[in-house]
Amino acid sequence: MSLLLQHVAFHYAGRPILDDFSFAMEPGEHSLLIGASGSGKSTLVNLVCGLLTPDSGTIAIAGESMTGLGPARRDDLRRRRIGLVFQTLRLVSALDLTGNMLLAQRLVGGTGGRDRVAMLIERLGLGHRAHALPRQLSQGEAQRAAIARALIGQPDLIIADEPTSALDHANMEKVVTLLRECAREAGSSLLIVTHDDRLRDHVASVREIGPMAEQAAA
Ligand SMILES: Nc1ncnc2c1ncn2[C@@H]1O[C@H](COP(=O)(O)OP(=O)(O)OP(=O)(O)O)[C@@H](O)[C@H]1O
Repeated sequence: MSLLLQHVAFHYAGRPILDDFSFAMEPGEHSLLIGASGSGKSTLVNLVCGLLTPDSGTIAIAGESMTGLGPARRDDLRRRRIGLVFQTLRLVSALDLTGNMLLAQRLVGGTGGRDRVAMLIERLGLGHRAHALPRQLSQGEAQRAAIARALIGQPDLIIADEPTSALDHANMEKVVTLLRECAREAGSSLLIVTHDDRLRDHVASVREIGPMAEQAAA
């Protein structure tokens, strides 16, 4: 399994967000995790990435347990196994796109050096922007740069957090197609976490995440 959550529970200050939540992804599988605002999607991403720890249950990435590790080893596991595509680009503003990619490569202990960085920049259609600073990128270019950066360490699992909710239909289709193509080429699993219902037509495996807190209050 590239991702395995078993019986995960989590609460904030006594307010349950997840209860007995189990979820599995095979290597190379593409899944959509869909839920309304406040349903716990970001919380779940943070649990999978080891930035939060569950109250109970287990989480494993590519067969390695995230639960039970200390913070430094959780960071290490995340860097080696997971590529994250965030809503906002989060690049170092003083470095150009190539510099940011090289930095990301060092941080994850990635191989392939400058050639791999150049290949990914080219693959995402950004060859002409290789020396642009982050603020000089258009929104679409920045989004493709985020995908390129997530691929740098050859992750087992790519997690894309709300990659399309701000986009019109044509760009939504472009981004989801690009994410799926890049994940397939890299042999990575792809988890898209979103409230964007339009994506249901593009990914076969769909899992809903429900508002636990509202259920508990009802
Ligand atoms: N640090 C925190 N302390 C207390 N409650 C929190 C904390 N972070 C999030 N919450 C609450 O937990 C619930 C789930 O939040 P989360 O951010 O995981 O939802 P989400 O599905 O990602 O929402 P959105 O789509 O709006 O980003 C929300 O009701 C939120 O207000």
